[in-house]
Amino acid sequence: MNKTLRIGTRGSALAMAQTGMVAEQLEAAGYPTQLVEVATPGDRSMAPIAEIGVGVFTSALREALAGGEVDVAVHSYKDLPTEQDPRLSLAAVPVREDPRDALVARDGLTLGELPPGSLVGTGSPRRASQLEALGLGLEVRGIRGNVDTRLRKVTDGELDAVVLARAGLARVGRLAVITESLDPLQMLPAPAQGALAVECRVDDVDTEHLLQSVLDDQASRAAVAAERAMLAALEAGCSAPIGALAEVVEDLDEDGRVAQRLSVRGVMATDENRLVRASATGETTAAEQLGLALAAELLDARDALLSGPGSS
Ligand SMILES: NCc1[nH]cc(CCC(=O)O)c1CC(=O)O
Repeated sequence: MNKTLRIGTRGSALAMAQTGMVAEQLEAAGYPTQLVEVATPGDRSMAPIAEIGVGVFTSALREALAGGEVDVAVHSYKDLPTEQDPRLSLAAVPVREDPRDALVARDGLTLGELPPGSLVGTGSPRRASQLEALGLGLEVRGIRGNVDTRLRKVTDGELDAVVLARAGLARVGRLAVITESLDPLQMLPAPAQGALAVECRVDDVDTEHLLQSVLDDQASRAAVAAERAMLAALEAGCSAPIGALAEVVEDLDEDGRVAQRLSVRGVMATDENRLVRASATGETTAAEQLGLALAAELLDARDALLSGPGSS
């Protein structure tokens, strides 16, 4: 008989839904679970994330795990700070949800159908800078709060549209409200968007092994590793205007044979709010190096832009 795994989770509908899915997978594999709700300052404050800082949603959960109140913590991966907590191990990255951002607009409108001057809500500088770069004349308005609070701004008529993570809507069963899933060519998601991070204590090797064997997905882990390495190299937190998307694709390797390769794209906003982009393809086993190379390319592209024509 396996001992019951205490799984820490935030209490939001999204957190409960995604932690519930992880618990179900563990139960199905024969491991009894118990959900333990942990309140975080991020749930209590309505201030913009850019002000209250990265980690507001995840640090209380990490403390509960490190302190032995729970055995497992489930986080939205994109909310985790890039530094690994030395007391904890990233035991599993489960199969990632569709990482794209989603538009929820009045009257079923898509991005291209919104008239100039339309009010579009997002609290994310990454989404705001990419929306502005489309040149559609959209007016970005800052918002935050849980999924329902944000959706209500559209149904109440206060905003014409909002942009949120498709994965969040999927997990709370609200995919039907989406009027357009945004193409990554227009809107690159946040690094690790749509992925979960499942942590345990670094010295709890039994739990680490069972989480890894039941939950971990190699392709999702490699993709997220590349995106997060890029983010870490750019020294930016979750609110910085940086987008990244890595995907495992069939491609030709160096010897011309069909192989699984990792394709990564990145975007970064400059201080003048212009966008620079970079992309690269490499070995799935060298995800971090690929992310680092992409970060270097983005910095070069930014410097070229700053010293190029049009700058003073
Ligand atoms: N920053 C909040 C947050 N953290 C994770 C998700 C969605 C689910 C995910 O990306 O895994 C969201 C909501 C959103 O960005 O719309």
